[in-house]
Amino acid sequence: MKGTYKFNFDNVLKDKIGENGISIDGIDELRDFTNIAKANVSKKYENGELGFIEALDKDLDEYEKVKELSKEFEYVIIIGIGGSILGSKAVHQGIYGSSNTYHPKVFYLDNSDPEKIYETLKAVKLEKTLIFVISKSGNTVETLANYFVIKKHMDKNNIIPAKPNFVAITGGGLLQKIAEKEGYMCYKVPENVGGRFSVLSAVGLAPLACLNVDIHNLVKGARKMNDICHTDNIFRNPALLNALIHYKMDNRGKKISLMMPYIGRLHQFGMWYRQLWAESLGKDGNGQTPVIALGATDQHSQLQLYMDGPEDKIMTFLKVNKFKQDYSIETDYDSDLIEHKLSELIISEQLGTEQSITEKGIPNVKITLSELNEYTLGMLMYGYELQTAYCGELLCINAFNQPAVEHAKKLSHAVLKGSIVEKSYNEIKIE
Ligand SMILES: O=P(O)(O)OC[C@H]1O[C@H](O)[C@H](O)[C@@H](O)[C@@H]1O
Repeated sequence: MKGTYKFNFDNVLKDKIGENGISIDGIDELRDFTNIAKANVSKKYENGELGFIEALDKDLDEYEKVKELSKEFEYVIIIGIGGSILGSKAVHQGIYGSSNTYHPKVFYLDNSDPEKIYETLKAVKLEKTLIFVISKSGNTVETLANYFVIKKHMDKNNIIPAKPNFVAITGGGLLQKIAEKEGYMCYKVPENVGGRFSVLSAVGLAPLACLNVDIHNLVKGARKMNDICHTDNIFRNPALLNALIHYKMDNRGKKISLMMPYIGRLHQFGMWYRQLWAESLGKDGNGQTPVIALGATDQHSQLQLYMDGPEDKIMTFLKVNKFKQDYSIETDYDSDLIEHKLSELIISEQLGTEQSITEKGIPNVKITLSELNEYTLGMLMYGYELQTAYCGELLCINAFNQPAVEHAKKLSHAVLKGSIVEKSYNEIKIE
């Protein structure tokens, strides 16, 4: 499998966007600063703290077992939330799109919304469904709740699949205990792999292997990016360069990192990036707010704000040169569209938007993939994982924890136990 990745940073430079921009010399002068950040990441890796890098060396044969089992099933349900599911969603959509017409059909339970589980239960036959329950901590309430509801539903209705249909992927907690007691097939989430960095561990690879994603090429793409990013030369290291660009722009008040893919298959990738960037860097008063918009659709709902609203954004365009399918636009009416393909239209729209926001002085970078396949997606995702790790070091924060979320989790438990109750004194009620 082939494909190319290209990172373009013309439009953050002073000669393109004026005073908002940075200069090549300015980047070069920060060589020591970026190399310290890079060295710190390497040190953490050598200390065994960065499992997302170690994951690249793991043997993928262990996923053959679950892939073999999945052949017995027509549907796959993935139960998880946050880092335990966003990576699989991003990769599956990145390869297969959103139609869910492929075999096996996949359903995601990533919320405690009762209507969602109802719809899922209506859409699948549970005796023909392989069910992944994924939680690094093994204690996440939304994930456990969805598992309990499905398990009880199966028991009550005496639904017995031909082969055991639960697979647990966890690092411990209650899920680990359940998996042991029930005798589920189980994959381990290593302690040093953070949830949002876990797509290339069992968390992503086990379900993706069952969804007929070529995980070997996915990891191959990631390895390629890792090799490329070994260099200290920032102009040859896209993850380090993009980390520095975002860091510099953040310092200049660009508090929003806006990502705009011009292909629907990368929309979920944007959602994955949203967690990675937000949870890793949103600490101690730092952090850019990640926003995802889909080109060209959201040009017609958001672009006015991006162009003419607060000057608080750095944009990333994601573009592919080749689409899996294409259509010629044919009509007897007089139209500029005649003799063009749909792909040409969307590619032109990306360039038009890029030019107009550049003229406005809004900093923007662009990643172009020759095509979107496992190999290029592996490069893209791993590049962002490294970039996030580098950016954490530039900001002098720990990119690998999420203390504020843990506190909110504790309070949700307290509400469930009744020790916190909803009180409201100031409200407007309409009947
Ligand atoms: O994998 P789990 O332990 O179930 O955690 C799922 C998610 O839970 C929390 O919300 C954390 O903030 C996320 O980083 C994590 O990905």
